[in-house]
Amino acid sequence: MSTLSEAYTDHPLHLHQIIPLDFDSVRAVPESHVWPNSDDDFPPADVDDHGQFTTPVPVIDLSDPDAATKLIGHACETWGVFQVINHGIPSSLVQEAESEVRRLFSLPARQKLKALRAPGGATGYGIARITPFFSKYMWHEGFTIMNNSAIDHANTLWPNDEHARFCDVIEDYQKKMSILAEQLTKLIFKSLDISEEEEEMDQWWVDPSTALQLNSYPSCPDPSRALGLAPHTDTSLITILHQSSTIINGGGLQVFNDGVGWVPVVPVSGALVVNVGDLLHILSNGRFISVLHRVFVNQNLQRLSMAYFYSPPTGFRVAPLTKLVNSSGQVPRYRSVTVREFISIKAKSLDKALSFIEN
Ligand SMILES: O=C(O)CCC(=O)C(=O)O
Ligand SMILES: [Fe+2]
Repeated sequence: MSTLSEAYTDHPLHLHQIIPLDFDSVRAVPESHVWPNSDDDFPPADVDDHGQFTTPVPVIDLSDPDAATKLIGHACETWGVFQVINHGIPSSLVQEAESEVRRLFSLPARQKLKALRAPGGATGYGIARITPFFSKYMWHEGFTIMNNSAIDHANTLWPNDEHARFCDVIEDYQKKMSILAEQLTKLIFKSLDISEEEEEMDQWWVDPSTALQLNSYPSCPDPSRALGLAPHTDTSLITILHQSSTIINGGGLQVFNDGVGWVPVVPVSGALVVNVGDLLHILSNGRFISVLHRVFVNQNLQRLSMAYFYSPPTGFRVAPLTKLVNSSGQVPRYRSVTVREFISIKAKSLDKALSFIEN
């Protein structure tokens, strides 16, 4: 059976496209990591009377599913991103997971390199997968987990008993994320008036393609010249993101909104961020926005995030939903592709991937 990690083995990378900088050892931003005027196009974020950042990205309460469904549909159409509260994931679990992520990235560089992603591999320690598309490196280190891969890598990171806590917490987090992702997906389809039977989605819940991406953006000697993560859209159906509460002037995570420009996604206590990915954009025939996002860094503070990518099984064919296309009198904007095929197109062409499957 085709797995998500196999979908990445077709695109081996060179070691310089995998090994992060040893951020602890640098006192200045090396030329390889200098981005020209990365914050020029970003106006200062709004601040309210209490000196708090205001966030126009919708925050949606999941405790009333009917009200949430409408708000989610609207947010997917106008933003491609929203935050959710009362999502059922215990805050203690999120905090434990964050502290395990902090423990991982605090290891010495030579130790982290023991879990380096293999050139043709998908899981383990390394820089962002989008790196080959840019001429500069990002101020970022990541750790990718698929299925049970945390165990294999954690064994090499922490040879003694110290890996058990990491593995237990991460496994629990993955399980809870998959339940929430399924719930959110169902609400999203309900907002489109699509029922699960129509789209034969039973296999989705049994065998979804998922990945947990742990991200660290170390403090940076000159944040205005560096970039944590370059603008990209996620390949997934949806992504559920926890970001550490680190307040970064102008926003750590920023999303692009057509009318507004770059907007910070300011951390809301207990909230999780939900992004629309490319696959949902295709299914919704372009109605839902696959949101462009990027990350800025801070001079004094490390920022952490955990992104859970959720997609249909790799063999599933994704195409604009028939009912949606028919009822709106539109034509399908995209041809059908399997999830695996789309991952492969994206790995080769990044932001042009959607245009390659346009009708
Ligand atoms: O760190 C973040 O807030 C965003 C991470 C992200 O966009 C990704 O992992 O794809
Ligand atoms: Fe992303």
